Amino acid sequence: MPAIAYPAFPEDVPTVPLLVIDYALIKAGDKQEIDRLWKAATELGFWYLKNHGAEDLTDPMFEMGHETMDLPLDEKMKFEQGDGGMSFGYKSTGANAIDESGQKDAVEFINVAKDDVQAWPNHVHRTYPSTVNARMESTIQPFVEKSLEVNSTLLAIFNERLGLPEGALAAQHVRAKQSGSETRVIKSPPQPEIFPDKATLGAHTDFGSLSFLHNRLGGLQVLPPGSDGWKYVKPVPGHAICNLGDAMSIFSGGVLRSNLHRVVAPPKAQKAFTRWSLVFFTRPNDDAVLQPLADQSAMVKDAVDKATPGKYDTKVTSKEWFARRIKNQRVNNRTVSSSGVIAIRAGLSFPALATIGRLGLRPPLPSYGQGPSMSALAQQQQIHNFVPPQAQKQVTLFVGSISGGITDAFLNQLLTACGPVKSFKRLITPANKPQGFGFAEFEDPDSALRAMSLLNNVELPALEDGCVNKKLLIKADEKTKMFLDAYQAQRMKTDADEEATKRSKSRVVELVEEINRTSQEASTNGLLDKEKYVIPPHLHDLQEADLPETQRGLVISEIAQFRERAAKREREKMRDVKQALPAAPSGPKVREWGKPQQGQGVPQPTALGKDAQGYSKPVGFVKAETREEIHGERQLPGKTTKTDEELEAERKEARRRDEESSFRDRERRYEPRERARIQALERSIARDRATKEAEDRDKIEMRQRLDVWDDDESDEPFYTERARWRAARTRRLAAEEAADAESRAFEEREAENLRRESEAFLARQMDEMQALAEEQRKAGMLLDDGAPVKLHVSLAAAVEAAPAKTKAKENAPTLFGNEEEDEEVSRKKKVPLVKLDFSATNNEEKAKERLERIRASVPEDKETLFKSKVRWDGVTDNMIDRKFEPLVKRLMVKYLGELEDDDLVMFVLEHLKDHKSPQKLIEGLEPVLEEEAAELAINVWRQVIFESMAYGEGLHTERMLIA
Ligand SMILES: O=C(O)CCC(=O)C(=O)O
Ligand SMILES: [Fe+2]
Repeated sequence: MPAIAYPAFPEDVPTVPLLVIDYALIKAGDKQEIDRLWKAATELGFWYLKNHGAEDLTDPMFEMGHETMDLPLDEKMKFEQGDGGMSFGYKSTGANAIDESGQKDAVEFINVAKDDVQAWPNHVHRTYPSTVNARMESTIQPFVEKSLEVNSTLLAIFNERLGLPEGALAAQHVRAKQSGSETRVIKSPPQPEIFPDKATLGAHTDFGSLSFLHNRLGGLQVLPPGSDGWKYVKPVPGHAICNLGDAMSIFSGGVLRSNLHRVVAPPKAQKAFTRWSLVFFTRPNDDAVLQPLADQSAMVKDAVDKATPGKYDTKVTSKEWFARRIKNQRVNNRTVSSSGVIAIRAGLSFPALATIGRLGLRPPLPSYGQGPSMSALAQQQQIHNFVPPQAQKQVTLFVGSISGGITDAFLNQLLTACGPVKSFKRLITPANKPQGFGFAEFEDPDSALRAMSLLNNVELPALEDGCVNKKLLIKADEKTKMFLDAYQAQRMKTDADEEATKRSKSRVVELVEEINRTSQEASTNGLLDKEKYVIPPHLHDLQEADLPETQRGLVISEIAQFRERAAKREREKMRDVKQALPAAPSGPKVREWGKPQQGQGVPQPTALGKDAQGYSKPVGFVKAETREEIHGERQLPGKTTKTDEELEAERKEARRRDEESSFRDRERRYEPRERARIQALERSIARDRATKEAEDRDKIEMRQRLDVWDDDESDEPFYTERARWRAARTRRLAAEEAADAESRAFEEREAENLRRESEAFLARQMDEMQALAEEQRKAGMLLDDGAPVKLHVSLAAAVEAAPAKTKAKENAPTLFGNEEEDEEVSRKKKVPLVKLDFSATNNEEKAKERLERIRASVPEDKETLFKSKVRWDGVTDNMIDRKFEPLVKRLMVKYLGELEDDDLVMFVLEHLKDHKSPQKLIEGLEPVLEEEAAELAINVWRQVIFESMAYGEGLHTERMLIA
């Protein structure tokens, strides 16, 4: 196999400097070199080893690895190590967990037992794939021999430096005795870019005594004591990487260090390549008891005396301990299956460790990867500024992906099964239903950790019509996760913990079974219809995507044409009106918002449309007396202007009516929109049903065809009876064509229906809009080009302040269906009505400039921002879906990382669609985002205000974002 030319290991990534130990010097007894080895072994537990003599033996081992991994998966799976605690054999990708939440690893490897290599062609533990067998003598035996030699040489050095009697460590590692010693070739394929830091092999300490590792590409990382993060170990050609495992740390009472490490994707340019690594693990004899050799060494005794009593005393044999750790890293041994049945991790209690447990220290017990180790604890304890995470801290977890209809009461039970829960909070949707997610605050980290490992991915049945079963998602945010990791690394698991976990598991199983039964009974009794289509709450607008794909183009073009026709009609109408009117004598050409118009002495608070008889008053509700009153007032030309209080009261009243009317308007538009959406959905359901029926028909037809097919002679009528084959083929083609024609006709019928329906719907809506527009226009609320006018703006410049009110009232009757237009109305219409300044809009550059100016003027400080006026008519549901959704999504990812579902995003969008305050948004998000809730709300609100301001100026923001 030709050697691959890998890109060089990058210079600009954080690496840990390892001491380079010359094996030749060690063997020759070089005192200085032995000192350096000792330093490396006691400080970091990792070092490079050169001149080890295995240089030429590694390539053939990698080749064996390639050959093995190239076998078909089902062949490799015949040799899978399984979930029973055996390490030897093939480990498939994803079979091990890399962390407590059960994330799967991304490596596959082949482990060959030292015992099987030595016994070849006989077997001690198991058989291996043909590719392993083929190279047993030529490749594997020489490598294993050399590795054993190197490691036993190093062990002898440690034996001496620990002051142990000669052969003490060797006695724990007897070649002829059975042990967990093995060689391993690991394959890590290139990883997706989106998970640059995801471990392919989880953080762990090696379980055994000594590991002899050969790397070509980077990816191995070490967490050095006292450091602030993971550091790469740079692969150096010809240099092995050696490290100590937990067994040596235990034998030496913690004098020797077994350091935490993991594997991630190779750095930078190397990441495009498949990473291969090769290890030989020397592990103690199966029957060796894992405890400090204190009675044989003063140094070890001294270390043990100084340490917490019993800290390293596992009192289990190497075989037992090893099996437990292997078992514990298997994904299958730690997950709750979707049926709610938890695979029991047999033999995972640790009675002998009770003593250490009581002391509140962490045992060398499994958790993830190959399991954390005592030395990892020791290492942490030696870090000066290491602050042990508090056991009493409350921990809040995100509980998402909750199936519809699952109650808070049930969730509380489920969560409490994992430990004391201080609170479980779920937000309520605008439809007054609980959201699909919530937040559970646990009294202590252990309960939270149990919930993460026991409840994540548990499938709960949907208890509501039209809902699907979902798998729970239990997640900690970044900060909490860091805390929990640190807590766990420090935490000592005791028998009591194991018991608690067991109890929790069985309670969870019980609850899940119970709820499944309830759901089952409900559907059997017809109380639950999961097939029923329920309109999802987020469908607030008829979206393109809501329309059936086959008819989407048609409907959209219909809508466009309809709009075009309507606009044309509208333009023609307005032209007629204008032509009928004499030119405005002195009306301002361009109006400026918010400023009194030319010729106006004072603002006219009772301008048309804001008057008691303004546009907002429904036609039918106008009482005769009111008219009388108006006419009466008209006959009193000398009436003086109102007092300030009266004006203010009127202003207030007008504002209230504005709001009421805008609400009614919204309500009015909402209904047909909802109707249309429901119709679209119903059509889509009907179409799906029809398709399904057509498919079923086809199936039946096909079966019938096959039934009549005379194939007694041969499966291949093509060869035996060409005439019959042709006839059959013709029949089939004809049937297919007929089916096609039928489905085309069906589609056409559907399209025609849809076209008619959309036409009718749009006509209805247009009528409504026209009626409204008419009202508004009469009230002076609408421009001749159909653009809305700001309500607070006073009208007709020529109309004088004082009589204006009276005149407005005079006009009032005409607003309500009185056909004859009096002079005042004519005058009002003569004024070129209210004209938006479109000259800038036409000029793209200017519009952009204005938008930029608006953008720069959107307040940044919370207080001013939240007080700014929102123009919800400019922030439509459609815009919220189109523009705010990606924005909110991005923000969520920024604060919480990738989320499995969009519940939180939906929550924000619905909040906007409900026109709720930013303060409420912060309150809603605080349980998840804590102080970042305000930051997110400000970001979102700045966009809302930006849109509002732009809308107020008649500008389209298009895709422009505030930030
Ligand atoms: O692949 C590597 O570099 C390290 C592998 C490792 O740590 C292990 O298999 O225990
Ligand atoms: Fe390792």
